[in-house]
Amino acid sequence: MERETWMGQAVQIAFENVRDKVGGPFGALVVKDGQVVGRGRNEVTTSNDPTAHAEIQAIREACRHLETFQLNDCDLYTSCEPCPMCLGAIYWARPRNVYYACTKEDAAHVGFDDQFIYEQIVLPHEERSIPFQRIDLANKRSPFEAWSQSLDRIEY
Ligand SMILES: Nc1nc2[nH]cnc2c(=O)[nH]1
Repeated sequence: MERETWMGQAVQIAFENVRDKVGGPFGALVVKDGQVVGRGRNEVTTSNDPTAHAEIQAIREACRHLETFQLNDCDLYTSCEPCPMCLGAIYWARPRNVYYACTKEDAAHVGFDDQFIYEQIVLPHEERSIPFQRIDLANKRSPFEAWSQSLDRIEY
């Protein structure tokens, strides 16, 4: 199928999500070998889950379906450019391509401005609007040491 057709489906999911009052105006699809392997819609407000963005939901469904944590050879179609949280999830999931329709400026125009998050990332911790403070424990590296020594660890 054409990329525009897949994107049309992502936009339709987003449109129906608003119509059905499930959440924000965002929809996403993961496609592999010409088949939809994951679908996602924004469910933040109905599931009380601030991480339930469309792209995250689609990635979760695709990974469940494919029984993997890496979306090799998969394409992600999203009705809007991903926010910084979804961008992180996308880089961890490693799809082959990301296609988006609306831009983050379009999203900002209707109240979903995530520019401030990009700005927070580069700020020194003490200048962030949510304070980040280090708590130094003697055994803080024990999980990392256990990981390094684990012979059957599954890297990702
Ligand atoms: N791309 C995208 N941006 C968002 N901003 C707030 N929620 C979402 C979402 O689900 N997807």
